[in-house]
Amino acid sequence: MSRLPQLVPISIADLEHNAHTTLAINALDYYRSGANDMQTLKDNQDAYSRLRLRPRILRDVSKVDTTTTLLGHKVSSPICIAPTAMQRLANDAGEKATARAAAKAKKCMILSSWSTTSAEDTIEAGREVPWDQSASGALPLFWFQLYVYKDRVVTEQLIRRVEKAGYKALVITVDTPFLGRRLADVRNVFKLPGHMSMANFEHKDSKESSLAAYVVSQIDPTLNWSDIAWVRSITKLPVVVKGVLTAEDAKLAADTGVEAILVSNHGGRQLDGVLATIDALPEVLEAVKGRGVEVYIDGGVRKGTDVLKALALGAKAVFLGRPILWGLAHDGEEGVSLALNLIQQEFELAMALAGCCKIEDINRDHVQHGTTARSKL
Ligand SMILES: Cc1cc2nc3c(=O)[nH]c(=O)nc-3n(C[C@H](O)[C@H](O)[C@H](O)COP(=O)(O)O)c2cc1C
Ligand SMILES: CCCCC(=O)C(=O)O
Repeated sequence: MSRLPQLVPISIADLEHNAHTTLAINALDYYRSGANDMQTLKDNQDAYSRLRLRPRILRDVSKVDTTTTLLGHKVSSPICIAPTAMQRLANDAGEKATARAAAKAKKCMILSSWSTTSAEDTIEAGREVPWDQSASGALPLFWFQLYVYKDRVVTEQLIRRVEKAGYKALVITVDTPFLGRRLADVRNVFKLPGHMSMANFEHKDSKESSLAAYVVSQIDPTLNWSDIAWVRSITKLPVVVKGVLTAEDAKLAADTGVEAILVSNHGGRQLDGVLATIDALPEVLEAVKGRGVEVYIDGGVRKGTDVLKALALGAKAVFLGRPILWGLAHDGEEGVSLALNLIQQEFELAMALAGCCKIEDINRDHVQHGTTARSKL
């Protein structure tokens, strides 16, 4: 297969381009695919392009501060790392490299249940980087993404392990009772290569079967709101529900007492044809207004202006999935740092150009749907 030349990356798009030139096809297909026609995958990005910014001028933007808090923890920025499975497919250092880059940047990383490095080893790698408090008071923050196994003993043991290891929240993924149908993975009969393992579940590995078959055998499709209440009852960690797309479910999440909601369609990899997350965000925010629930978003965030738009619409933070994998594939830890820095710098510039010096300055008036100026509406 002929491969394209590498670019000196100056954007997430460049990192993605480079990953296409370097990754083995099985891994590349697994990372890049969406479900079925990949309509939602495409729309996640297109929907950001349909929004327009409304900048304010003459506001002394010589200093821009992006620090914010997530469930009471101060981090350097609302740009965070979404959980993605099997990071060692991109680079041998895998999740350890991501953890170090997250710790250096004092950003929040969510580790996937299906990591190819254990929860303990991943956070330990993050701790190799000094966690000294910067002048801003921001610190690295590690959360753990939980797939609820049919075997509740396995699930509970994992919760105990991540509590002990120092993860500060459980992010329960609720949009994956079965695996979405990703056609390239079906064709490739994608499974984890023999020399890697799902490091949190050595005894429940997926090497023998396709991913979809593994999900059928292990992940609990009976999962419902009472299970979220059960998780809350057995842990003191705050709970984030990942995969909410409607006002109805956002209300139920708030009723169940969860601390936060991550508006997500799993990067377009589960139910194809659902709304782009940035289009679903407003109804979720409206539904939980005044209920004390933090609302985050992921899916299609590739540029600093996307971050600004998501925050202007009301998200407290954005999470990056594939951009981190493209960074890892490019150059391990350095590549993840590059991905984070590129989008961080773009965000700081976008804030300044929109007249915002701090996160609280970003508000609903900074963004609009459509291209018609307000006076003509
Ligand atoms: C290769 C890959 C693996 C993923 N693995 C997980 C996972 O293990 N758990 C999970 O909750 N979400 C998983 N996701 C979904 C991401 O957390 C996130 O919702 C999505 O990637 C965000 O969209 P983006 O890739 O456009 O940034 C995965 C996504 C990708 C691309
Ligand atoms: C149960 C699915 C695990 C991996 C995953 O979330 C993905 O491939 O999107």
